[in-house]
Amino acid sequence: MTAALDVKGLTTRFETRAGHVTAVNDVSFAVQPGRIMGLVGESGSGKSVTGFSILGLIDAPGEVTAGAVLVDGVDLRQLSTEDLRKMRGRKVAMVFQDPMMTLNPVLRVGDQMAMAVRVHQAMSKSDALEHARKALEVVGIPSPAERLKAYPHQLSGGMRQRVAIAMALLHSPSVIIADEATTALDVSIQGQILAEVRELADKTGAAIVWITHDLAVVSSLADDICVMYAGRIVERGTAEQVIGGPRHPYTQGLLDSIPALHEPGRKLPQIPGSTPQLSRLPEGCPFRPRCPRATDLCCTEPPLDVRDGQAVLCHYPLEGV
Ligand SMILES: Nc1ncnc2c1ncn2[C@@H]1O[C@H](COP(=O)(O)OP(=O)(O)OP(=O)(O)O)[C@@H](O)[C@H]1O
Repeated sequence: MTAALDVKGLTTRFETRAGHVTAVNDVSFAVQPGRIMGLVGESGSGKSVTGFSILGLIDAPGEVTAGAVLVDGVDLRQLSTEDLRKMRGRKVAMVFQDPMMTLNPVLRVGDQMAMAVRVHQAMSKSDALEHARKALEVVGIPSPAERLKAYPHQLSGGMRQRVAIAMALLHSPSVIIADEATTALDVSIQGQILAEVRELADKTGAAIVWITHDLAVVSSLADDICVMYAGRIVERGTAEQVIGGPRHPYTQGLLDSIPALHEPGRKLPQIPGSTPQLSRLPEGCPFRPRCPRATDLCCTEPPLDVRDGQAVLCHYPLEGV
């Protein structure tokens, strides 16, 4: 099966006062239709820049310097600005942490959704509204016809985010990239939306990249997981592999610090130290200064070790499953 999204060797650099930093460093992964790929890592690891780079939305002082982004086999990096603009929103859509990045506060939900439909599809206003109503239904919005008449501020935060996800669905995109889309919501609303997202991936066949700092979220939602550290994918595999048998010491550290996966009452271990500044990365493996397994060998570039499709960038990978 052709992957809906196939990212190969994506590399993005920023020109900063401290010199060039590589925020996304040779990132590769593929997402099949109907599957959810969780892209996880601490703040500053490069998750958002990866999302923006996929969509071709990196501006100076940043630049995508290498790689390919194939959507249904078409490399977005080879497209003209105009063709890329057409692909965005139609074939690849993005959902942000703040739904107001997508929604216009002064327009009724139905009007702005109908407008968004008609940008890419020749359709009467009433047909576009019906299309919008169905999209609201897919994301579990009760009384969707009523909601079409509401302004964004009349909806709760959870409803607004559902509307933003419905907007992303309007053109039946092959790929949806969601960046911390439920992080600002309370846990029960987050859980409901994650369940809807699972269902919509199954129903619509969209490939979803779910970006989050929260490994607990992706452990319940994702089919596949990529763990990012200092701009690199340090571990990649199915959710079962990565959660059930992590092979990178960093992934193990993240898992150890999730309360739900831990014995109640026991103090949670934290990964010592903090995420490195990209302008001051250590030689070799960037996780080395925080890693319990590191030796002098880790001052050299870590090799890629692949076992049963579970890939890890490490000199001393853990046993796994
Ligand atoms: N406009 C910019 N100029 C310079 N450097 C940038 C810029 N945007 C991002 N970076 C660099 O890229 C790194 C990764 O940023 P990114 O926003 O992708 O992290 P993230 O993993 O999404 O974290 P968060 O969860 O906090 O958003 C930053 O730490 C920073 O060094």
